[in-house]
Amino acid sequence: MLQLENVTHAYDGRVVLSDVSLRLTEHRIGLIGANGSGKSTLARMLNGLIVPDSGRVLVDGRDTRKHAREIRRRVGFVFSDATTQILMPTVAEDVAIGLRGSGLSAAEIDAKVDAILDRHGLADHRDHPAHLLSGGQKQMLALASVLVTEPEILVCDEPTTLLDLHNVKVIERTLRELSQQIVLLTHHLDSLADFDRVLVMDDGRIVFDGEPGEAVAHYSGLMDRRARERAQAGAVEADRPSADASALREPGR
Ligand SMILES: Nc1ncnc2c1ncn2[C@@H]1O[C@H](COP(=O)(O)OP(=O)(O)OP(=O)(O)O)[C@@H](O)[C@H]1O
Repeated sequence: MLQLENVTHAYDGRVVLSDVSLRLTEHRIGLIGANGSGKSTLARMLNGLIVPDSGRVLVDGRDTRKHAREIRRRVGFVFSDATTQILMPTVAEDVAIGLRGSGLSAAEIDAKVDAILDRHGLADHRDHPAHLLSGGQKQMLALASVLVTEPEILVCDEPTTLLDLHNVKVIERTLRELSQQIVLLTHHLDSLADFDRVLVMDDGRIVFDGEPGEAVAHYSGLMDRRARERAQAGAVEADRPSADASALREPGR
């Protein structure tokens, strides 16, 4: 189980997560919110990529501060830009690298690599240069490279953001069929329709936590309010004379 206890985090003195406490037990959990609301920071804490300034993040009771290696094995992480996750020249080598140090023989590693490439539609690209894959194939490769290590939990940070609609659907379907617990960060709100729980973040806090339809409605309402506030602030700004304009009106000029 993933657990955050009073987690607060700042970058250069600017607080981006503010006293967040959560117990994440559901199978499929979505995390949505505006750009910069703190989603990625929270997600990276779930597998110890970032440790909080204060508070604790626990994976099955183990503190990410003290058990980073083990936690990274148990909690797989998929980034939005798959190219950053590709480490090796060929597709098969890239998947195999995750099994290095696993104690498996070369033949066992080969068998696992072949099985996962087959399952994710990449068998025909086994020996192809990984960087020549299409965007959708790269994302599938990134996913396969994480899944081959058999993590218990998968955290996906906007894995479909850079993809066309077809590949969005392919990745979403793949994620839907996984047995692992998944925490999915996404701006594709309709992909969360059958999720068990959706969290909405705003300005470093969880401002809604519940059922997908209500979460999306809450998020939409929040964004509408923000747009109105920005429009009002813009109108006030437009009414105010600019420095140059007021200088022109100064007496004696
Ligand atoms: N390494 C960093 N150093 C300094 N500031 C950072 C760093 N990472 C993130 N931030 C800032 O922290 C805030 C939260 O960023 P975060 O990436 O967690 O938000 P997000 O909700 O995932 O945004 P997006 O939807 O755009 O990915 C942002 O203002 C961002 O600029």
